[in-house]
Formats: sequence, structure tokens, C-alpha cells
Amino acid sequence: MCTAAIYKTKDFYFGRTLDYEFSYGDQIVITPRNYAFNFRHVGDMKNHYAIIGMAHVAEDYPLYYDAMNEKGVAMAGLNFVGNAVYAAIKPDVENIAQFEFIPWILSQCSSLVEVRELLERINIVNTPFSEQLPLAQLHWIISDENESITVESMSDGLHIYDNPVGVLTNNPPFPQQMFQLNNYMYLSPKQPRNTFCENLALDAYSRGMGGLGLPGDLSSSSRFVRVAFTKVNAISGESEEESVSQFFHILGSVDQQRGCCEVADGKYEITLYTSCCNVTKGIYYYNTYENHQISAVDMHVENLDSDKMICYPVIQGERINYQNK
Ligand SMILES: C[C@H](CCC(=O)NCCS(=O)(=O)O)[C@H]1CC[C@H]2[C@@H]3[C@H](O)C[C@@H]4C[C@H](O)CC[C@]4(C)[C@H]3C[C@H](O)[C@]12C
Repeated sequence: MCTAAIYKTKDFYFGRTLDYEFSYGDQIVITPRNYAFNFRHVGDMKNHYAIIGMAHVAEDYPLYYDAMNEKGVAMAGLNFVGNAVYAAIKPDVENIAQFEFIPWILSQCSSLVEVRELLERINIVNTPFSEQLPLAQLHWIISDENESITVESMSDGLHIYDNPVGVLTNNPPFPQQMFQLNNYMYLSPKQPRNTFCENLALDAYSRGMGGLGLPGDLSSSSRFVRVAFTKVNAISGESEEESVSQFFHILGSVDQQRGCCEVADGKYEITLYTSCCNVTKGIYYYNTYENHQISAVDMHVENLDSDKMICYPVIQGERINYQNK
């Protein structure tokens, strides 16, 4: 399972949890403006906007999971197993393989207005990256500071939905996820009033009772409601530290602990990493299951006119700040 969310203070933030039972071997990868992207069906793109994100690198190619560009657009791919269907190649459209979708959008779009234009001509096709790395069944959230959309390629075609809540998890399809929020419209960060029965002396005996009924399990539909409730009510100061810290708390509401979600005998899904992009400033923050300290890579420190990919390893290992030795 995975969860993505946006958050806005002075700057715009976007990130995700990546929940799985193993890692493909991830790195923080910057593709500078002159790194040549070779798109399988539409040819080479020699210059483009610079991109930073989490990726698995294979054959000198960045297979992004989530990323942002230097213009303020960010996107993430989340599992959509059993629902994602990619098309066959068609004439007169832009045939983009599923693994090329993030680079295709982020290399050319400086806003969601431009993303929507590009999506009018796109056909997301079922070309695998390689035999070892077959198609991943995903759907995507794409955001700038003004709006978010969800993109789902299914057996009945490509769906592009406005995403007014700014979150995404996994199954079921996005309209069903949004619909179930109707069931929770009574939830509130405020204490409840007794509307049950005025003749009964009911007592709000604990703080937090306005959220009673918020689903607490790890299913994707429950995580959708939980992270949506947390995100829409989240409040923080505007500084970078306060905003980043609050962002990790929002996604912390759907963190997965080893042992609670068994996917096969003795195999457990966990939150392998959580990312937080400051999309305004081009800084990629992350922490991992094994390392709660927040690490960061700032794309603007690099030579963004280069033609070589720049990779930083994910820093693992818990660092404990002993105060008395
Ligand atoms: C497993 C990841 C999604 C995690 C997730 O959503 N878990 C939820 C599980 S569940 O539905 O709730 O059961 C996805 C997100 C991005 C994916 C990767 C990216 O799409 C990039 C390439 C794409 C290649 O086709 C396959 C390898 C790959 C390197 C993908 C491996 C894997 O499918 C990733 C890492």
C-alpha cells in the first residue's frame, strides 16, 4: 500500500509513503536538463526541465516512483493492482510506456494546465521496461500548487479526475474513494455535541471524540479516509522546518509497521520510505523505515545544465541523538 498527499503553507509540499515488502533498490535521482530521455515510441528528448525524485536506476535510466520538476509540478505512481490496464500502440497519439509517464510529464509541463493539455494526446501503452522489470500496475496523482488530478488507465480508457482533496492511496478506483468520504462527513476535530438524545446525559469524556469512527486499519480505502481527514485538518507554522515536520506527521497517520500487514507467509508490508518534496524550492526530503532522521537533497545545489544523471544513495540506519554521552 502507498499513500500520497499534498500540503500548503508558504511553499507547496507533495510526497508519499512507499509501502511494500521489499525494495527494488532506490536512490534519489536528479535528471538534469540535458540528460537525453529516449522515449520508446516518440523518440529522443535532449533538453527538458530538470527532475528530482526517488527512482530505481536500470540501464542508466531513472525509473521514477515519485518526483517533481524545477517548475513546480510533482507526481507519484501508486499501486492500482487489478484495475490498471495499459493500451496497445495507436496511430496519431503520443504513445508513452507506463514507466515513461513520470519523465514524460515532468520534463515538459510547468503547470497542471499544461499537464491536462499533454494528457489529451497521450496513450499510456503496455510496453514493459525489460523482461526483468515488467509492467507495474499503477495510477498517479499529479499536482501543482493550484490543483491536483488523478490519472487512471483502465480497460475502458484513460480517466482524468480532479482531485480536490489532494490525496491518493490504492484500490478501489478514485471516484469510489472520493464517494466514501460522504460516509464520514460528520467527523470533526472539534468535540461532539450530544445530538443522540437530549434526555440522556452523554459525556464527551475524552479528547478527540469528534474523530470517532475514523477507520484505523491499513486497507487502502481506510487509509484514504484517514489521510484525507488528517490532511484537511492539518495546521502548522509557515517555516520550512514546521511545514516539513507537519508533512511527515500527515503521512505518519498511515505509516505501516512491520508485522501488521502480512502479504505472504512471514512477509510483511512496511513503509519503506516517506518522501516530502518542497515543490516550490526543489528540495527532496525523505526518511525510511530504518532511519527516522529526515535527509534532504536540494536539486538547485547541482549543475542542472549537465547531461549526466546525479544519484544519491538512500541513507539507512537509525541515528540516535544521545544527550548524555
Ligand atoms: C511497489 C510500488 C508501489 C507500492 C504500493 O503502492 N504498494 C501498495 C501495495 S497494494 O496495492 O496495496 O497491495 C511501485 C511504485 C513505483 C513502481 C516502480 C516504478 O513504476 C518504476 C519501475 C516500472 C517497471 O515497470 C517495474 C519496476 C519499477 C521499478 C516499479 C516497481 C514497483 O512497481 C513500484 C516501486
